[in-house]
Amino acid sequence: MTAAHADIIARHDKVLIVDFGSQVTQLIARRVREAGVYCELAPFQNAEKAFKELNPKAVILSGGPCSVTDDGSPRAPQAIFDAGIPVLAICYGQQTTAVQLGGQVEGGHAAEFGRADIQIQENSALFEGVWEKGGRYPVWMSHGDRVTRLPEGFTVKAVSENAPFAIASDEKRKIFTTMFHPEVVHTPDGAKLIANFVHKIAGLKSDWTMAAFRGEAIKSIRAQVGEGRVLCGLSGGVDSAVAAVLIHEAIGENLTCVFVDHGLMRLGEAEQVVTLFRDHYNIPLVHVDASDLFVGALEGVSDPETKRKTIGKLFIDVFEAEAKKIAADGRGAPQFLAQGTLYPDVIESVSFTGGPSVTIKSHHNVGGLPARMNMKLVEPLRELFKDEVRALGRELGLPPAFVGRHPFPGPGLAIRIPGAISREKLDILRKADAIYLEEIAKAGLYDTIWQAFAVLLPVRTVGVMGDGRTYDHVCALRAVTSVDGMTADFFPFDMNVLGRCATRIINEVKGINRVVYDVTSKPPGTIEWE
Ligand SMILES: Nc1ncnc2c1ncn2[C@@H]1O[C@H](COP(=O)(O)OP(=O)(O)OP(=O)(O)O)[C@@H](O)[C@H]1O
Ligand SMILES: O=c1[nH]c(=O)c2[nH+]cn([C@@H]3O[C@H](COP(=O)(O)O)[C@@H](O)[C@H]3O)c2[nH]1
Ligand SMILES: NC(=O)CC[C@H](N)C(=O)O
Ligand SMILES: [Mg+2]
Repeated sequence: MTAAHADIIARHDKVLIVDFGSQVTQLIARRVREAGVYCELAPFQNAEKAFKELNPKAVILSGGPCSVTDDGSPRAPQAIFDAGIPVLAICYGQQTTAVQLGGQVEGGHAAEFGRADIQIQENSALFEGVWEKGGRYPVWMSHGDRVTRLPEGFTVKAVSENAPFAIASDEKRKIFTTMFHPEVVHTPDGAKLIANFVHKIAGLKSDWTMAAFRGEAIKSIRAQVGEGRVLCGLSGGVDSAVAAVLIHEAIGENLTCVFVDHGLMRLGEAEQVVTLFRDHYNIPLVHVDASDLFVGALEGVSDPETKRKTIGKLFIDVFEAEAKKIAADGRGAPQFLAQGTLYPDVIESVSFTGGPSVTIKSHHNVGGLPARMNMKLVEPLRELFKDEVRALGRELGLPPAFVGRHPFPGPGLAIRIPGAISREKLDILRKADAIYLEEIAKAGLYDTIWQAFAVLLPVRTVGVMGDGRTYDHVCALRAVTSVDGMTADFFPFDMNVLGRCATRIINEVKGINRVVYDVTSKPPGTIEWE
């Protein structure tokens, strides 16, 4: 974290979320942010350090795949319990809290996965105004182990059939533990419990708003950059557009944007982006045609991570070469590179050795960056989720064409052609993708869908067209609903719409003779295929 970022964060009440590796830890962060409170995630191995550095006013311990009964299983830093601040401990968090404070956990009892009902035994500050003594409420459980003896000072507030301690708390010490997961939507009142925890129990202000962030981010950018110059990678996506406008507000003419056409863009996209941006903003924009460089370097590369790293490195090469050209105006070369990196890019790209979460994919702008870079990074959106960036974009007055745009990955179509890419495959995919998006727009679904795209599979199948045999590629269509891209569901199209897309693609795009629809949610899938 830069000093400037630390300065923004220092002004807010903060919550630390200790990640024990649960699939849904991100959702805890979402719920806390939605309650207007700033929070950060730290994997349990780094939790002690993060706790000291962040100085949070409350801590949430996540669930996780380990069993506290196993030797060497993770524990929460003792300093958290010693600090006397409110703690909310969920599932694995509850189990380790019980063990660390003198209680007991056992495995081998009946497990609970999915929906369960809890029965409230006694009232608690955690569900004040939400649940009542004597009531039964649905929650979402996912555990095999269970607490069998509570630490001193704890009382049972709710039970379920297989969890005698569905909620147990020490109201005096403000330590609240749940066997179920309040962060998931399948616990319908869960968000209210988390809001109670941060507001009523921990007394934290709702001061994390994009209106406040705008002013703070501008000060922070000025503090970091000073009189220096910034080159901002502009992709046409909402993240970099918001980053560019924010940085322009902060430093004015010391900003130059660079749009790299890597030849992996969608049909007509390069021209659209450049025109749209130039029409709306008086910010210098350089349009670089680097398609030969990128497509050439990717020839024969089929491993997804190699593709991502190759692209990440070439982006930096191009930015550094452009920085030298910008210096030709006699005002010096930009010392800073700005990118629209978001919190999910960071979370998903970084893994900690031996940690609970593995690297799923290296986002080109984080895990794909080369180790040695000449420019320093300016990433004003690094703490934000996508929906927060859109809110900030509206706050900054960005036109809807930018704010509502579907995300498009930096590596572009290269990660939508599993296996080796070629110019021919890129052309085929561009045409299919354009038809698909056109039909979605015609059906009035663009804004309902979070992201939609076509994928060209390295598989050929047999077909029959005009009485002749065809042997061509399969095209997979993907459309998802999501809030922040961290979790997603496939979009339930009306089959007529899908049918129209398939017919048009097969009729109009030479090289494709079959279309399939991807019905995988995230998790277990990811949104992109590579
Ligand atoms: N073609 C490009 N030219 C210049 N910079 C790019 C390009 N593609 C990506 N980048 C840089 O990489 C960053 C991350 O890309 P990413 O796709 O996550 O964000 P975005 O394109 O700004 O928004 P969105 O996620 O909505 O597509 C961008 O914010 C931008 O700074
Ligand atoms: O700029 C980017 N650089 C990347 O390397 C990258 N990989 C995935 N994405 C986008 O991130 C979101 C989540 O994607 P996944 O579920 O596939 O990880 C989706 O919106 C993806 O399109 C990327 N964006
Ligand atoms: N969801 C969880 O945190 C599960 C905790 C622990 N692994 C169990 O099975 O009980
Ligand atoms: Mg993008």
